[in-house]
Order: sequence, then structure tokens, then C-alpha cells
Amino acid sequence: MSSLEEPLGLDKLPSVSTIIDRIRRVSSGACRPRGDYMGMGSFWIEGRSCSSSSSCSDDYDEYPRETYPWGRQTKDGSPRAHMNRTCSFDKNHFVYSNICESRYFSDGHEFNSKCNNKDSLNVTNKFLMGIPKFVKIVEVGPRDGLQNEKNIVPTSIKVELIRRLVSSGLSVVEATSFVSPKWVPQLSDAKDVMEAVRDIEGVRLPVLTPNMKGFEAAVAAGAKEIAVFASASEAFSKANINCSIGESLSRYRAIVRAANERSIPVRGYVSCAIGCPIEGSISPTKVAYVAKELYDMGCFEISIADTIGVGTPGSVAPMLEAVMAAVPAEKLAVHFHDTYGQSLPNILISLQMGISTIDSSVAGLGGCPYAKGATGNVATEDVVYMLNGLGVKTNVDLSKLMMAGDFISKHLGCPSGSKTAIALGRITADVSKI
Ligand SMILES: CC(C)(COP(=O)([O-])OP(=O)([O-])OC[C@H]1O[C@@H](n2cnc3c(N)ncnc32)[C@H](O)[C@@H]1OP(=O)([O-])[O-])[C@@H](O)C(=O)NCCC(=O)NCCSC(=O)C[C@@](C)(O)CC(=O)[O-]
Repeated sequence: MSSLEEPLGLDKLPSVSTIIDRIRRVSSGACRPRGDYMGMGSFWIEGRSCSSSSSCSDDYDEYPRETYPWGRQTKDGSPRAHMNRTCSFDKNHFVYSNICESRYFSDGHEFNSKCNNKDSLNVTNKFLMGIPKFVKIVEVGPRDGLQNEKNIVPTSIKVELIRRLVSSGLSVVEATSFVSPKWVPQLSDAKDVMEAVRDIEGVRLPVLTPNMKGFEAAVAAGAKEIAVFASASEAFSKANINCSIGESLSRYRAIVRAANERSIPVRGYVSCAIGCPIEGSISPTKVAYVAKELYDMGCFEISIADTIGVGTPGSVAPMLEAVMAAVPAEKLAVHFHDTYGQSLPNILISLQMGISTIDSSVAGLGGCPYAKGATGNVATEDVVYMLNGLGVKTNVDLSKLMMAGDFISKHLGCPSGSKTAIALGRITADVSKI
């Protein structure tokens, strides 16, 4: 077994700060990018600031956001258009940098001779050309993650987690839920959590509210943004919020009206967008219907959730196509649970279809108390790693994010659900031996 394959116990893992320190110290190598090794995003930033290229950024801001292959291709569709985008990321370094960096993290030795391979550059550009240049990540770990923990996490740990996530650069961190403590005792301290994060500025801390009682409690606790959660499955709606889809939509209309009066933005969720733990597969038209209802009542953003993580790009694409016929792509977010390891491909196809808001959960925390067997959300670290690799800006510092993930994983006494966090831990342990 190679050192990369050896299972590491939690106690054997170096601390994240040690890892980051090691990575920064091991800093020689021909192809290795400059800047922060944990976050390929810094390489993107380098490209934008033109520190290593004389012509990288000018084209970038003017480049129109296009979608491939869902009918919104570049205006002229020409290879030159592809190259413009490539140039915007730092001449040919868009792919070059990622190949080099992946290689560096894969084995820490020689770099791949494909560094200047023009063929892979062109093929890659063709498939990446529709991906948005900036993705907003909605961190749901403190809510979706911790609502499903067997042991109730102390308020102080929740608050510290939120602070760490905010300091990593995340601009939206779902803080908690104002739901019935009988149904979700894990979040029964919602009021205290909100009280303790009142001083955090410049970031959005939405909370879930299932009914007017929850909405009023959230407002009283100082919430400035809320989320309502409907389902595309009747059975799940009943199991999760004890009412039908129709009843939930009526409740939410009243909540949105009350929120509007106070200028509080409301996000909407559609659960069970692919499958339901009780009903089985769910038709895309049902998902589109619920999404449109939420949008029409005034939700500023609709998060389409594969609650049990059964989707693949093969089912996600037609579902999103149906939803996008009813709600504009820029008003949509996607929310994937990683039960079958399909979250990243599902996110990639969502990006290619023009969606630029992704929900995720630090360390892959999560699951749903009413969806047995569903695992956590896609890990935020893994999403950031992939987006950095794609040259997509997120404003999230991966090293700080990993420290937040390490903090909560240690508290919960379980390994991180982020492959990126685990891999970077292992690889850097190897790098330290070179
Ligand atoms: C909706 C209810 C409240 C209906 O629950 P119910 O039992 O039908 O409520 P009720 O109106 O009959 O009231 C029963 C008791 O609950 C109290 N109550 C009533 N409302 C509240 C409230 N807001 N906060 C605190 N207490 C509340 C109410 O005051 C009363 O107290 P009692 O008189 O018995 O002492 C309940 O079913 C509930 O809280 N459900 C939430 C379940 C939940 O949080 N599930 C996980 C959400 S995650 C999700 O949905 C998916 C998502 C968003 O993550 C995306 C994805 O991954 O798919």
C-alpha cells in the first residue's frame, strides 16, 4: 500500500495549520504555481492581476457569460472566442496551471509533460466555456449539517464554526433553523446562536423558517434573511413539515408577504428534486412547478435540492432544464447531497447549464433527519477545490475553510467528509519528506 492509500486515523492526521505551514515551506518546483498552494484560486487571482502575464485580464471582464451546450453559445462560436476566455485567465495558463497543480498534489514529484499540451488546452476550453466566472457558495453546514448530528453540538461550537466560516470568505452562511425543537432538537438553540452572531457584519446569515411562528421567532432573534423549504414530493412534505405541498405554499406566501413588509429577503428550497425517500423518483415538472410557485410568491433565489443524493448528471440535467423553463437560471441554486458521490459531476453540469450559486457544507456535514440514509451535503472544500481548478472565483480561502472543517470534525470526533481536506492532509505529509 502506498503512503497515499494508507488509512490515517484522526489522531495521526497533522493539524490543518501544520499542513498549511508545510505546504508553504515546500516551495520549489518548475511548474508549481506561485501563491497559496491550498487555493488554486490564488492562481486565478494572479492571472487577473497580471502578475505573470501581460495580456491576461483585459478580455476577462468583457467576456460575456455564455452557456454550453444549452443553446447559449458564444456569439460567433469561434475558436477565437474560446481562446479569449483562456487568455482572460492568464494566457494559456488556465489549463496549464491546473494540470501542473493537480500533478503536484497527486504525487509531489515530477510534473506532467502535458503542461504545454495545446490539444488538452483546446478540448478543455470547449467544454469549460459556459462556466460562470464567479460562483456564490451558500454554506449550509451550521444548519443542514448540524441538524442531523446525533449529539447536540453546544451553542459556542456552532458560533465558533460560523465565525470561522465567515472568516474564510464565505459571504452566505446558513446559521440555524427556527423549527420545532420537538422535531429537530439539534437546533433548539437557534435564538442563542443568532444572539451570539449579531456582531458579524458584511455577511448574510439566513435561517430556515417552516411557518409563521418560526418566522416571528427568527425576526425577534435578529435574522436579516430567511429561507422557506417546500418539497416536490407530497410524502416528504408531510414527513418533513407535517403538511401537504399546497398547504406549505400557502404558509410560505404569508411568510413572504410578512418578510416583504420588513424588507427581509426570502430564499426558497425545493427538496426531493430528483428522488424522495418515500415516493421514489420525482418528475421534473413537479420540481419546476414548486420552484415557480416559490419564485412567483417572491423568493429571491430558489435552491433545488437533491435531498437524498440520488441524482446523476443524467437526471439532473433534464430536471434543471424543466426548472429553468420556469425560473431564470440566475435565480437558481443547486443543493446536492453526496450519498452516491455524484455531487461534483452534478455541480459541474449545473454550472455548464448556467447556474452560479452552489450550496455546500463544510467537511461534508449533514443529511436530513427525515431522509434516512441520505448523507451529508457536498463538502465546501471539495467545491472550492474544483472551482479553483476551473479558474472560477469564489472569494473563499481554502486553507481557512479547511481549518473550519478541521475544527468541527475534531469537535464531532469524526473524519472530515471532504476528500480535498483528507487528500491535502495526506499529500502534504508526503511532501514534507521530500
Ligand atoms: C413545521 C413544523 C413546526 C410543524 O410541526 P407540527 O407538529 O405540525 O406543528 P404545530 O403547528 O401542530 O405545533 C406543534 C407544536 O410545535 C410548536 N411549533 C410549531 N412551529 C414551531 C416553530 N417554528 N418553532 C418552534 N416551535 C414550533 C407549536 O408551538 C406546538 O408546541 P406545543 O403547543 O405542542 O408545545 C415541524 O414539522 C417542523 O419543525 N419541521 C421542521 C423539520 C426540519 O427542520 N427538517 C429539516 C429541514 S431540511 C429540509 O427540509 C431540506 C433542505 C432545506 O435542507 C434541502 C434539502 O437538502 O433537501
